[in-house]
Amino acid sequence: MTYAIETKAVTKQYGTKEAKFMALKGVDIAIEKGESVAIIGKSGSGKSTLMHILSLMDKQTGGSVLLNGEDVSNFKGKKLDTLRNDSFGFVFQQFFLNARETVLENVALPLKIAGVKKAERTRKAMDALRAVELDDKAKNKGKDLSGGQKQRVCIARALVNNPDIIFADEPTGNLDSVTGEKVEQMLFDLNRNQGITLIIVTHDNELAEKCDRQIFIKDGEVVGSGEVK
Ligand SMILES: Nc1ncnc2c1ncn2[C@@H]1O[C@H](COP(=O)(O)OP(=O)(O)OP(=O)(O)O)[C@@H](O)[C@H]1O
Repeated sequence: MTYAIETKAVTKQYGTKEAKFMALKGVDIAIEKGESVAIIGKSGSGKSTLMHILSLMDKQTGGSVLLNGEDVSNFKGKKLDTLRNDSFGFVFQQFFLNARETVLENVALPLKIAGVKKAERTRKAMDALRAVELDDKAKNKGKDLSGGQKQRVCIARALVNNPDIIFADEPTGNLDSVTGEKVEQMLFDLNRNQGITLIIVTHDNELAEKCDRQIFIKDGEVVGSGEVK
């Protein structure tokens, strides 16, 4: 079986010598195409570390990461950037919108990186903004939006390049429950209607239970994987 993404014996060591810390101690996970998966565990358990390695933002110390069956662990430079930009969408709290650029420019960024021409960038970014019902805010600056609207713009940016996988790190963390549910719904709609694989790191058990499967991380190890459906 070819998985959308797979890790084999992934380890991650931070620091060296007395400051050495093993944040991941041999993680094997396999996520199918079109699955929605929640990665859950206590603070410090290694969730973000795993997410960064899965999304090729950070390198593992040992083991490998496979994308559609291909070992991409040793991809570097432009090849890696292109793979990441073409295959992934990110809804990460640390990837804020650029406050001074317009909503449209923010959403079009992955297309700009991919070298898409301006007219096509605008068309695709407007389509993505329509999908999150924010096309009327296209000309606003990033800073002139509510928290929930910002997160929806992040979702538009994550889906604009038609990714295979969307990675979301606490996508509803800073939102009130009504707005959070709306954002959640959008992510699950993309997963169900467009078959985009969804990988979410969350502390929110309710959100985790809405995913097809939960992967539990404890002290850098997978300690269980549950299926709710
Ligand atoms: N750059 C780093 N240098 C040293 N240790 C690190 C570094 N980044 C993370 N760690 C350590 O690795 C462990 C796992 O961190 P990680 O951020 O993956 O946890 P997490 O499960 O995402 O936590 P949280 O839910 O609080 O975000 C923690 O003990 C953390 O202190």
